[in-house]
Amino acid sequence: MEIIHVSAECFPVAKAGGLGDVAGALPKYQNKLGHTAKVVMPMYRTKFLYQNEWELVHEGSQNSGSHYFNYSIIREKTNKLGFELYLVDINGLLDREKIYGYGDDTQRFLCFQIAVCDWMSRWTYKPDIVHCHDHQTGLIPFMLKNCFAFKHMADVPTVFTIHNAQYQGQFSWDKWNTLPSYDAYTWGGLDWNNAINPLASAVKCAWRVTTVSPSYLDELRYQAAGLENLMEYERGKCVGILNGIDADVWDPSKDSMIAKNYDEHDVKDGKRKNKKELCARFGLDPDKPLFTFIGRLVGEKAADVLPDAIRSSIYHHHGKVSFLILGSGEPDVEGRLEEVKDQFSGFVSTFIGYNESLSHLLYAGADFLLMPSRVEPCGLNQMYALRYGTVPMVRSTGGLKDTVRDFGEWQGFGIRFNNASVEDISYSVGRAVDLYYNKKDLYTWMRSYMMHIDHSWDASASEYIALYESVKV
Ligand SMILES: Nc1ncnc2c1ncn2[C@@H]1O[C@H](COP(=O)(O)OP(=O)(O)O[C@H]2O[C@H](CO)[C@@H](O)[C@H](O)[C@H]2O)[C@@H](O)[C@H]1O
Repeated sequence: MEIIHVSAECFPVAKAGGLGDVAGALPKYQNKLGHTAKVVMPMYRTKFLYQNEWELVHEGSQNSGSHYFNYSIIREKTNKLGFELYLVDINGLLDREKIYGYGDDTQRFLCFQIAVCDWMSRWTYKPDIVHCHDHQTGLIPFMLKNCFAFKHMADVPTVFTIHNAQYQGQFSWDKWNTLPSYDAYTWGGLDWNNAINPLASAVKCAWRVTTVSPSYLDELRYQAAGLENLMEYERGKCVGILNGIDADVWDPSKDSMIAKNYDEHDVKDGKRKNKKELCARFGLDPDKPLFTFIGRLVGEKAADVLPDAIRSSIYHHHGKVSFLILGSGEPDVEGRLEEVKDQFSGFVSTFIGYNESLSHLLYAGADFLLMPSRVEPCGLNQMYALRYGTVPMVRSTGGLKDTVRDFGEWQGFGIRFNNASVEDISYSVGRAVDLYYNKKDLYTWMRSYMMHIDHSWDASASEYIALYESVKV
């Protein structure tokens, strides 16, 4: 089967979060199953572009409203990622260093989607599946179905994955003519709440819709940033498939970004050495339990609660804890975390920014990984933590609920709590402190047990294939 993944991110080409991890791993695992999965994404100006060899495969031109643009498509020559990778270049729109965050993002991703549809519509054959990820690619199912220029592609099955329904990419109907012409009576396929809403449009128009965990699909029926009724209505074509992790990239026994490699047999020693390295770098005490948080510093991850939760934990547990935060996001949260760092120097440290290799060292060197997320469609961090023998401390929501069992339950290996509140986090830190200092046998057992859990993409990649088979024409 030939599967075309269309995504705004793909690790290691360009990654801002979990979407990049998924688009960089799932196709590789699908190819291992004997299929041909390819990735198409924008050609940002990232390191990966300059460090690899490319060949031009197509040039074309299109328009979005009155904006005419030329685009070109290049292919990475060696398939070094384990799949064919295609980059779409549009001068003046996609030739930027960052993935998102520009005032014209709507136009950038709209033109990207138009270019992808135009390119595919000129092939001498049709792919078996077009698999789109998140709202930046959400208009493709509508366009393939309804736009005159692509109508001969209407029988190509589309699958759409919701990685995060908080971000929908909606824009005003004033811009109705920025899409290629379509049958006027099909406008409802674009609309939600009097706006053009790419995420809602994908849910309406894709042949199948997936969420990145089963629990998240259930939650979307009552908490979907305004799309609850739509999710309920379209429930029949939706399925929750848990993300996996790329076990080649996230492997403590081979990871070149950590200070000391280890596996479940020498986890204690391996983690101690990584922790020592981290603590020396950030001025923390390696004898205390080290709690970390890695991620976007935004409300959805409950990062705003962290500063007070850290303060409270240090007071209530008599300074027996250290915290190390890696992330960037809302300036207010960044500022408040920096204040806590200054106030509790020696107990708290931060790295405000994005740093892929530091994140690996943190998964390896920390004892506990904190994820108090208010919303977590799947969450990859907790699965990386498990692989590195770091106890995940998660709020019981979405994919966190599907992947972490509390150590109070039979064969539990993590810590779960119900609220993204200072009290719940501080209480859970207390349970972790007790585990670390007083329940050493249990703690040792938990670490080696969790490292054995297989969250690699093998199982989930097959689930996607089965889903494609069910719609393949
Ligand atoms: N400052 C930083 N420095 C280095 N690395 C950083 C970093 N901030 C984040 N990361 C990395 O980005 C990834 C975050 O992935 P998540 O899945 O946890 O969240 P995200 O909200 O981005 O993804 C969305 O999509 C994914 C994929 O489907 C879902 O799992 C998730 O629930 C959903 O919100 C991890 O690889 C993490 O290590």
